[in-house]
Amino acid sequence: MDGIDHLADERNKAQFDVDAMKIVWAGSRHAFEVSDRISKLVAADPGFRKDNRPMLGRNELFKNTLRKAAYAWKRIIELHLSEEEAAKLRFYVDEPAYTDLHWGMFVPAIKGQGTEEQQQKWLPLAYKMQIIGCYGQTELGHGSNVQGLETTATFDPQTDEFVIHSPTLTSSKWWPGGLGKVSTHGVIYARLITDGRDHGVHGFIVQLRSLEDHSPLPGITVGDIGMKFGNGAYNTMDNGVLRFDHVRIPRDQMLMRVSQVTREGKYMQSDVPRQLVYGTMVYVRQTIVADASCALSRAVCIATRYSAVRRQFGSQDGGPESQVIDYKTQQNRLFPLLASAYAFRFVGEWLKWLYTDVTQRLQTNDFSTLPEAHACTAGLKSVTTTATADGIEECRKLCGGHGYLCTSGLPELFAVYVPACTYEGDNIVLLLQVARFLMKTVSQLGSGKKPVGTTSYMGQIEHLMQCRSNVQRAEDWLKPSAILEAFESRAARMSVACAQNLTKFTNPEEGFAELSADLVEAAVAHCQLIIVSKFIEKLLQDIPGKGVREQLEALCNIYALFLLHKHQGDFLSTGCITAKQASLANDQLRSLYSQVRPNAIALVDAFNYTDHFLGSILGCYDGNVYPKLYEAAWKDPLNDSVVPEGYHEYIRPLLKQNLRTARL
Ligand SMILES: CCCCCCCCCCCCCCCCCC(=O)SCCNC(=O)CCNC(=O)[C@H](O)C(C)(C)COP(=O)(O)OP(=O)(O)OC[C@H]1O[C@@H](n2cnc3c(N)ncnc32)[C@H](O)[C@@H]1OP(=O)(O)O
Ligand SMILES: Cc1cc2nc3c(=O)[nH]c(=O)nc-3n(C[C@H](O)[C@H](O)[C@H](O)COP(=O)(O)OP(=O)(O)OC[C@H]3O[C@@H](n4cnc5c(N)ncnc54)[C@H](O)[C@@H]3O)c2cc1C
Repeated sequence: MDGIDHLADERNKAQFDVDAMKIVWAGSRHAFEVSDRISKLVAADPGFRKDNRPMLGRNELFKNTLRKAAYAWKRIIELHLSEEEAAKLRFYVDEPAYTDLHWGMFVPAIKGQGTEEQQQKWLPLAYKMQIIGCYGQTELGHGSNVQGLETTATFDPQTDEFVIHSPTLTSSKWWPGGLGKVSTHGVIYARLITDGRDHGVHGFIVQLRSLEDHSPLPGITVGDIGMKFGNGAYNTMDNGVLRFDHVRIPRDQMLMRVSQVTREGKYMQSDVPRQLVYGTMVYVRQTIVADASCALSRAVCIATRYSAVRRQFGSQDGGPESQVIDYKTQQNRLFPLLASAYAFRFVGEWLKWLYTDVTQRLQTNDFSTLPEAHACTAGLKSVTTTATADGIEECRKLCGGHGYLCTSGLPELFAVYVPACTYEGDNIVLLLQVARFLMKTVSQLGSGKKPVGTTSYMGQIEHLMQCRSNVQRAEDWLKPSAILEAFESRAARMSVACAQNLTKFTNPEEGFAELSADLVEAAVAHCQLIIVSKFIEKLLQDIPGKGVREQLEALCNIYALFLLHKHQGDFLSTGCITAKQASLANDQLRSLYSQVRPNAIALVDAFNYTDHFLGSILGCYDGNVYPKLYEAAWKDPLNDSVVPEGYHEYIRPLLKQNLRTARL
């Protein structure tokens, strides 16, 4: 537009090396270079335009997504992109599509649950996209309760086949992304039945559509489940409905790493735990934590830049009004979200490490860390997606009225993001899994079994149950040891209180149900401790770049002290801190906001998002918001004509009639 950087003064205030921070955010110099190169490539390519998304009808929108996915694949091949680069390209194209499920769930399900032979047969086809797959687990009647699924896979020893069938309406597959209109195949979860015996839910590779003309194969009824929340947004995805009428598949299409059915129809279990059938969900939950930091940082980048541009009140002697970012209330809403984006980034990095470690152990039949990996992925998925969904909405409000415009980018981001609280496991259901894990850990404390990994803090349970914080001045809250002790004792005491209350019930399951709200709170406390401690651990690493460590320390303290302030009821009622110490934490938080304020724009610049990816006039890099908003308004299809369509039918007759009434 005018070519001026309206945020230049803000950028000049930065007290740290932004380029070094970009590398910390990306995870490594290599990751930064790939991300930077691919994001610019996508931004410069008109084939990936997305600003018209909210205006398109469903059919047009969907066709456009098909076009983009095919074009993205073409570019991936032409440019010989590596797997890492291709994944980045799909990320920056920034449009939910069937490919997310193909690469994100179908392929990992075959990798995780298929035998070597099955992988050799199916993966090359999937890698070349000669088949397109989805993940068909959820049904109309059951999503959270996987054991309640009703689709059946009955072995027929006569023909050496499984017969896949949907016995009831509620057994219809419902929700799988990519299923509605695109997938040729699916990993379908169904109850395995051999010789009249039900062996529970297992995965099967089922072909759904002809590879010749894309029509559904005999016995298959398939379609899209309809429009979802928001314009554009997740409606680019064909979430589907699917029914089977006695569809036959060969026996070797049951995913047989965990259990097998022999030619004679004998059911056999490997010595790997049954829970590996749930392995794909563990993998995806881990990626969702990393995605949370992307979505939240994106919203925070928009809200921070706009808060520096926007001015309201406070003009002195005819001078400029105050930037809204200088209001303490704005900082108190915005900076904890900025800190959360960084916190989720680092815990996501750690979770990826944990997942890789578990996968390597599984290959050598070491299953010891699987329960912890399940608890961590489930809990962190839940806590980070809830905070991110709420955070995006808060960012919209931080942008005032303009945040409600689609051109702010925030409504669509919110609409796309909120289902993350539900898919891949409802957040409450997942926290209850964490709570079960914690109750098990507490119950084993007396047995001499040493808690490990993220529950190792419970090893000092006597200390944590009676310690009192020794914070005396606001600055004492900057000590990692003070923060850790407060978070550890809060989490331990909440878990122990739940465990003690559970003993009052003769039936433990009844007790668990009755106390489930408290158990969820204990699980949240445990997960927040993990996030805080992983941020603190990150700061123990070598962090090059002028001033970078100091900024990260400030953000880490903001994240922890904001949580402490928000959940001070927990900290006070469990006696971990006093009212005076809670108030000191709040004093410290205010001074941390002042420390972050001059660096705020640089801290969001470190995300290195292009204007194309942000998709937001309010968040544009140069801060030239008003001319861009004004220009964009005139491009709205409603402004194609000065007098709107419908004037002659609906406005003119009304005005005429009112004129007659007025004359009377
Ligand atoms: C503006 C534009 C922006 C554009 C952005 C573009 C990008 C967007 C991209 C987004 C892509 C996202 C795609 C979304 C895909 C969603 C896919 C789905 O939802 S797929 C569908 C997802 N569906 C769901 O998530 C369903 C959720 N439900 C479940 O996972 C299960 O039913 C359950 C866990 C709740 C219960 O399980 P159940 O067996 O009934 O009962 P028990 O509780 O008794 O557990 C028994 C034992 O097993 C243990 N264990 C359990 N799980 C695991 C595990 N994973 N591992 C290991 N162990 C596990 C458990 O600890 C226990 O151990 P122990 O105590 O005996 O030692
Ligand atoms: C956009 C989107 C994409 C999806 N993609 C796929 C896909 O590709 N493949 C696929 O198979 N599935 C997919 N799903 C389905 C998704 O995984 C399920 O919707 C999800 O697991 C939640 O299950 P549910 O719908 O049965 O919720 P429900 O379990 O019916 O939840 C309803 C309410 O009940 C509560 N509740 C349920 N059980 C308990 C309990 N034990 N204790 C306390 N409260 C409880 C929940 O907290 C919630 O408040 C998708 C869903 C969405 C929204």
